[in-house]
Amino acid sequence: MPQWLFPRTALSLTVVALASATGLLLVSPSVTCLALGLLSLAQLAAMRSAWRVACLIAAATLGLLTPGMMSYLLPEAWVATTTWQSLAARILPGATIETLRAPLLATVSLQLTALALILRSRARLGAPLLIIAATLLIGLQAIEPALHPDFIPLLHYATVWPALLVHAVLLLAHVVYALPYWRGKQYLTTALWLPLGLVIVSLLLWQQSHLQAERTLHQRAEARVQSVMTQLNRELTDHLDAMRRFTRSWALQTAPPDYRQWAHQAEGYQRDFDYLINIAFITPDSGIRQVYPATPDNLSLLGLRLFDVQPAGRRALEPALRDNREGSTDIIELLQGERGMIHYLPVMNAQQTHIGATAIALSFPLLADTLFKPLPKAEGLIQWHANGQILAQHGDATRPGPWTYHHRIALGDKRLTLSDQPRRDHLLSQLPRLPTISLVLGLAFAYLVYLVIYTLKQLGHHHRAMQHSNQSLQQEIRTRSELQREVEWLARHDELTGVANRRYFLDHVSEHQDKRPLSLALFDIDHFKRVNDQLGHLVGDDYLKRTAWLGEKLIGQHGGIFARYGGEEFVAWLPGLDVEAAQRVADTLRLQLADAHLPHADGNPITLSAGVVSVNDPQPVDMTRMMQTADEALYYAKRAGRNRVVPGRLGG
Ligand SMILES: Nc1nc2c(ncn2[C@@H]2O[C@H](COP(=O)(O)OP(=O)(O)OP(=O)(O)O)[C@@H](O)[C@H]2O)c(=O)[nH]1
Repeated sequence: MPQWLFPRTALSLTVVALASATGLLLVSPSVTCLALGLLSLAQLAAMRSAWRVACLIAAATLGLLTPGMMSYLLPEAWVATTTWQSLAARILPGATIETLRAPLLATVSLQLTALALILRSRARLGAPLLIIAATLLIGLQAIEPALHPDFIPLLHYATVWPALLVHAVLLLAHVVYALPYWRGKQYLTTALWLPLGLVIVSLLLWQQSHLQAERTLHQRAEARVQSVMTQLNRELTDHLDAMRRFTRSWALQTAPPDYRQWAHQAEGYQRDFDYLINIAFITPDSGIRQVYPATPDNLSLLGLRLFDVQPAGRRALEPALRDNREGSTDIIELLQGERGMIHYLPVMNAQQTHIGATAIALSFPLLADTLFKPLPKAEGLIQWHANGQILAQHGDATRPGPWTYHHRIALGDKRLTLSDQPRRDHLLSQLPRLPTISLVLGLAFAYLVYLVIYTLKQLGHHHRAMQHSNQSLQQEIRTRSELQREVEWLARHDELTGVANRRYFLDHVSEHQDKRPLSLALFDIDHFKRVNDQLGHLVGDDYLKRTAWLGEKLIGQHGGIFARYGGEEFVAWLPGLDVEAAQRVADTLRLQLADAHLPHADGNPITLSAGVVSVNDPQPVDMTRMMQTADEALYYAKRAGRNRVVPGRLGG
């Protein structure tokens, strides 16, 4: 696959974006989804190397996410959560602060991705730290529900196991793609330890502050439902007390109350407790004698026998009519058509005789309205249950929070349940700062520290690498110059004997021909073949070296140059020496060699023969002629029996 189509960096970034998106899709589907879509487009543009387009789209994404991010980061004292909420509603009709901002971590990761795209940075550079942090976060997330089952998990969207799985797979994919980049970069991992410590500390701190915040919210929600309970109890006690007083007031009379009296007494109570929809006088045979208020519904009940029309209430009514005991019905469908409950109180006359009972019917919807009126609807949903049925409810059921509080409540001899489910955004708005901020700041700080240490270590690494390559370069230069010197030396010297070679000799001679007289001596070791044949080539080589050493030393002392001319032949250039002097020098070398303890196989010392030639006239030297003449003289020396020096004469 071509590199431009699927570059590793773009792929890594896609993986990061997808990982954060998994959570987003489950939680905040509006702005974040839009941001995600934009980022995907930017990634696509980056993959096609359209960097300018990619940068533009990524910058738009950054801008889109900024208000959400700001809403997390600006302290409540500067911009209140309610202000953010009204801003959110203005940007997107019907939106809340929760739809405007993605979960904090996800927002950060999306923004980082956008930033990485804009800067074209290698996101995988910091990946070891980020991947470990993400793994720890997910691990913490996985065990958190077991540790604190009552609390909202740290990242509540990631508790769903498919989301956890997707995260784990994406993390793994990221590691696989980043591994080749990390390989061999030891400093990448050695820079990890300190920031990793910081990550762990900020995770633990975050977990603690998260738990603390959860506890605070829990307590506040408890307090809210507790206050409703207290109010309810007070209300019920008050109205029962009032009704008992109302009922006792008939004990002064001898006859059952007429409508005028009944209405006159009941009016005040009904005004104070407006959820009492019917205050009736019941005769001993369960007939409805008086009702208040005189609504058409209530008036239509007059004369009915409750034992007949409302047999469900018989069990509560009979004790009041016969045994002078109070009784309450279950939650029933009232004859007025509402759900409610009837409380029966016995009525005695002045002679302490049962003359009937007071029936007080209360409507639950109206009672709930009275009790819940002071509670803002936006804070959550409060419900009243009995036998699994909802009797009344108040508040907003959209965006419910994670907790529901249940409280048992006694209503007469009946048991009801009051439940409260605060809205999540209401809970969060009660926190001055979200605990996730401490995590994000901690992670950002750890990442910065990581980058600093990483950069320092990388610089150190590069410095060391540079030093190393400098050293090898210097070594290379040294080796090369030694080689060069050797090559140059070899070009001018004889490898075996170490004296000048023929080429150097000839070059030297061509440049030093001015002096007069000027002599040339040609030496040849006598019967050298025998040395090789009888004593071996190694001995032959050794003899050659010793001869060269003697010759170089002697000729050098006379200001000349001594060279190996080839095989067992040597040549000397002796400026300033006439033929006699040169002959003497050559003879000295002959004698020195004879005394040098270099014997033939028969014990006789090896010897040499030499031909010497000189020039005195100022004419330019004819080198060829000189060499020929010296060679001829040498030849004569050999022919004359060897071990001698013969002077040659230049013809003409
Ligand atoms: N060990 C050794 N032998 C060499 C080297 N160069 C030439 N020779 C030998 O030198 C010998 C020269 O032999 P010849 O030219 O026949 O002459 P010679 O035996 O010295 O006899 P004359 O010169 O006539 O006295 C040969 O056997 C060569 O192999 C060398 O570098 N090392």
